[in-house]
Amino acid sequence: MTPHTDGSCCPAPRAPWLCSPRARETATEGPMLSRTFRSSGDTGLVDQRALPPRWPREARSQLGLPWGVARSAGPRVPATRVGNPALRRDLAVASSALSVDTQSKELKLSDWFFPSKSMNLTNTSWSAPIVWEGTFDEEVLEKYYAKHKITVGLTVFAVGRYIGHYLKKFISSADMFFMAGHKVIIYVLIDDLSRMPWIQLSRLRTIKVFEIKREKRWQDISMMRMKTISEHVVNHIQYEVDFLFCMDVDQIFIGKYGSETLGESVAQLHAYWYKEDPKEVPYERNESSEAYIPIGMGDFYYHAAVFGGTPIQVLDIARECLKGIMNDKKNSIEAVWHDESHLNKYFFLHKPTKLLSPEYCWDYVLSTSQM
Ligand SMILES: CC(=O)N[C@H]1[C@@H](OP(=O)(O)OP(=O)(O)OC[C@H]2O[C@@H](n3ccc(=O)[nH]c3=O)[C@H](O)[C@@H]2O)O[C@H](CO)[C@H](O)[C@@H]1O
Ligand SMILES: [Mn+2]
Repeated sequence: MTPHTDGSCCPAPRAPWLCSPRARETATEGPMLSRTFRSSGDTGLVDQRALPPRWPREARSQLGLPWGVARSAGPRVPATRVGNPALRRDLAVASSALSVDTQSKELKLSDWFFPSKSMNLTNTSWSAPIVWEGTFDEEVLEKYYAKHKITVGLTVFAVGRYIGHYLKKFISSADMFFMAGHKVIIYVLIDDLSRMPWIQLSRLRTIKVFEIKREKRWQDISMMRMKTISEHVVNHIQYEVDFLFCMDVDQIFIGKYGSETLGESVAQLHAYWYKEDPKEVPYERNESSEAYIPIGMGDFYYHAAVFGGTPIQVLDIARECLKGIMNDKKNSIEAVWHDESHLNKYFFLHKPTKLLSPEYCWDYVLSTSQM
């Protein structure tokens, strides 16, 4: 990992790529972790808060379970799919103009992904790679993308007090660590343009700022991101980037977050739940909700703080989640973890083509020794 030159990055973690400023003040060099983390790890995002109150305290003890995840087999799905045929048609022209297919056509997974180096679960039952530190060859990826230039988008929302609390740190850390060496467009969706902080960006980085309407409840601010993302992908993002990530603002990058994370449809394993049996994770269990996942079903619990894919795929994710959210609203239902519940339902029905290990979005309150 390349630490911040001002020494402001988290001191200990070899792995996580995103972290919380509050947590980093208390983080200490932990014991040597599993084999996976002995390499020169530098990944991720970490939460900008301590253990959030909404998560049950028991979540911590659940992390004491044996290392790694093992899941029952889910239905096999094609590696690439866009759920909605009309959508596929609409966007085919736009996507052909971009190099969205370069990775699947020209760079084989076996060229850069070496799951045998990891002791963690590195493949899902539907054969999607789970990327951990130590499973990928950065050099191969770098060489490939040096010849196949890409632009990666990153959407981030900052509404109300989140502007002052988190936005500047998020963007500054993304400037340093997110897709270093690649063209990046950061799309900032903000409810008050006058509060947009001034941030000096490095080369290859652009910020586009858009004003959005402020929802009253934080749950709606969070959920209605799906609507705004859909609109912006349709209106312009699809023409501007090859891959798109959508992230929460209340986290910071603390290590390299590179092209190994790119894929058709990318989901983030939740740091609190990745070792847990799907029976125990907080999926929506109300049968009347669109986000309902029956007990005994489901693959993993995914974190809504990070998801991504090609713009077409992100559009499908956002539209489907929004549809679920709006149908629930019609029936006066709100899923237990809001957009996250709907995202989990989406990825249950449409399996992601790539999963990121919890290293990519760690919470230091859990400490690195619990990984
Ligand atoms: C507001 C709130 O109670 N958030 C809780 C929610 O965080 P979450 O991380 O689930 O949600 P969040 O508060 O980060 O909201 C999601 C995203 O929506 C945007 N956003 C949200 C609200 C807002 O006032 N302004 C804004 O800009 C922002 O990009 C944020 O990152 O669950 C966490 C546990 O996982 C903690 O319990 C958080 O306290
Ligand atoms: Mn958050």
